[in-house]
This record gives sequence, structure tokens and C-alpha cells, in this order.
Amino acid sequence: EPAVHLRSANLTELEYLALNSELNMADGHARQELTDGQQRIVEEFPTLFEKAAAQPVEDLEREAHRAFLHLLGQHSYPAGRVLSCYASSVAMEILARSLATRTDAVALVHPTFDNIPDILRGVGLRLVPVEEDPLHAGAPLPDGVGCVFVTTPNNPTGRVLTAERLAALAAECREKDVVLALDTSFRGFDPRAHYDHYAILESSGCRWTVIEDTGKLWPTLDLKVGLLVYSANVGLPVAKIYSDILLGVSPFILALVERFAEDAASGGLADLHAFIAEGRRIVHETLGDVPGVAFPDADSVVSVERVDLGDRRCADIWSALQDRQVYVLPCTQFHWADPGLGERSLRVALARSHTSLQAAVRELRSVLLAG
Ligand SMILES: N=C(N)NC[C@@H](O)CC(=O)C(=O)O
Repeated sequence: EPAVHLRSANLTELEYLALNSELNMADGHARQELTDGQQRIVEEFPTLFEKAAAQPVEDLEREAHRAFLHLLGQHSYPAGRVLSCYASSVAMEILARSLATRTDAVALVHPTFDNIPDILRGVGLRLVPVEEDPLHAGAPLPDGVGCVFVTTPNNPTGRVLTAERLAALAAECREKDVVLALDTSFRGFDPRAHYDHYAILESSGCRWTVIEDTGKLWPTLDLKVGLLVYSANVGLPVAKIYSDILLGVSPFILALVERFAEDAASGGLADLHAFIAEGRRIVHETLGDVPGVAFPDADSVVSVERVDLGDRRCADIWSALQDRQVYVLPCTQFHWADPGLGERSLRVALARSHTSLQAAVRELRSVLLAG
């Protein structure tokens, strides 16, 4: 098949290349081993399947949404306005199509994962970049857009909107009659993202949507749901466009999400945070003394880590790693409005077994020291 050209590839095309490699540190999906508690759920699958087949799907949806969102501190979500999707990117496509019926421009956080700008541009929307520092510092939003889209915690930086900043953003969007859209796919990793976003959004009166993702947390072989949650006054045809795309997700996956969320609530989430922190430590310890290397996101606790390469180009390092069947992501494509800004950094996935992560960053260390 055609060779993937690094510069013209999107990040997901680079993630495809990594899928069959032992040392795949590219995608942000959960590929660590199952914990004992999760293994016990997998052993229950026949019973879980029977339960999913027997129960009304609306009960399974309600229970899955409740277990997952309560786990993450989201107690005020509107239970009647949650659309279950096969993946968060499906939710993203539905939102993009809905936005395109009402506006021609979106202010989007920069940098962020490139399938978000790609999906928005794919429906013809013009994008205005919003850099993280001004966004978090409270700079006024760009005018002339119909939506402000923020990934929080952001990918790959891990930057989180505080409750105060979210309230101020929502107030500004309400004043300007602009939709505030959040992608909170990485929120499971960061307790600072567990304040009740829905309480703030609902009380602000602004038009809003939130995309949630169960797929980043647990190694369920991508058995997951993306959620598209929206305000009563959103003024977008999200439910109608949802019906163009799907009737609903698998009841079995809803039952699985509920059980994994319950396991997480009884200690699993804290264990996951410790697991990811150890992965981050492995990266810092293995690469920390390499000349020119730095870790720009000192506060980040999400399941990916950015590595600054000093004066080295990420394309060269990415290729040298690929020759060793080791995969990471170049940061160029995250900088969707100015790829040059990502030219000297990489992203390493941390939701991996510590042995494979250690082996991969040792290869990265050797490539970096080879000069
Ligand atoms: N639909 C797409 N493109 N899926 C890839 C996405 O899930 C990977 C991701 O979010 C990450 O690696 O950070």
C-alpha cells in the first residue's frame, strides 16, 4: 500500500502504522494490561451479555451514563440530553455537521489533536486558532465565530480549564450567543477536571455541548462509547443528525462501561492515576539527562507526554524510531494552524505496560544520543 508520508499524514494515519508494533507509543487509546478487578469483569462477560440482552436499552444507557459521569464528578449532567456514540470522533462529526448548519467559523484551541480541526474543516467550517495561554488567562474570544471549541484537558499538553475560567468562558459565550463546545475525552486522568462542569454550564445559560469518551481509560479493546451532551437551548440539530448516523450503541458496551466505571469508583481510578504517573516517571527518568531534552507540560497528568527535542527535528527522530519498529507521534500535526511550532517535539503514549514503555523510551534515548 502507498507509503505514508510523514508530513502529509494526519496523526491517525501515523497511529495506524503503529498498530501492529510491539512498541506502539503512538495512539492515546488504553493498551495497558487489565487490572485484576477488570479481568474479573471480563470473566463475567457471558452474564453481562445476558443482562444487556434482557434489559431495556434506555435503562442500560441511563446506568452507563450515570456510573461514568458520576465517577468523574459530573453530577449535574442533563440525563435526557446525552447521545451515546460509537466513539468520541463520531460525536465530533455529528457536532461538526450540526454547527455547519448555523455558522461558518469556529474558534478552536491550538494546539490540539488534528482530527478535531480536520473534522471541522471537513464540513466547510473556517477555523480561528485560540492559543492556550491567552485562553487560560482570560483574553477576549475572537469575534465572528459561531462556536468556541476547547479540549480540556488538552491533547497533548494536558492543560485543564479551571472552574472559574469555564464560568467566565460560558458567560462570554452567552453574551455573544456563541456555542461553547468542550472535548473532555482526557478528563478521567486529571482530578482537576472533575469539578461539575455541567452545573457551571447549565447555570450560565449559554448554548453548550460536551464530548466525553470512555475509550481512553480502560483497556477494553476499544469497546467504548463517546457521549455528546448538549444544552436545551443549544440551537443545533444534534439529535436529528445523530439519527442520520446511528440508532444507538451496543447494549453490551453500555453494560461494560457501567461495570468498568463501578470498578473505577471503588479504587480503580486512583490505581490508574498511579499507573500513569509511574509511566510518566519512566519517561522523565530515562530521557531527563539527554542534552536538549525537556518536558514542557510540567503539570500534565494525562496519559500522553510531550517531549521537547531541543534543536532536533521530530521528523528525523520519528523516522529513526520507525526503523526500529518503535512508534510515537510528531507534534507538528497537533499545531494545526502553524505546524512549525511542533517541529521539535514528540508525544509519547503512557497508557501502556511499563515494560513496553521502558523499552520504547530506551530506544528513543539511544536515537537521541546518536545525534
Ligand atoms: N478518530 C480518530 N482519529 N481516532 C484517533 C484518536 O482516538 C487518537 C487520539 O485521540 C490520540 O491519540 O490522542
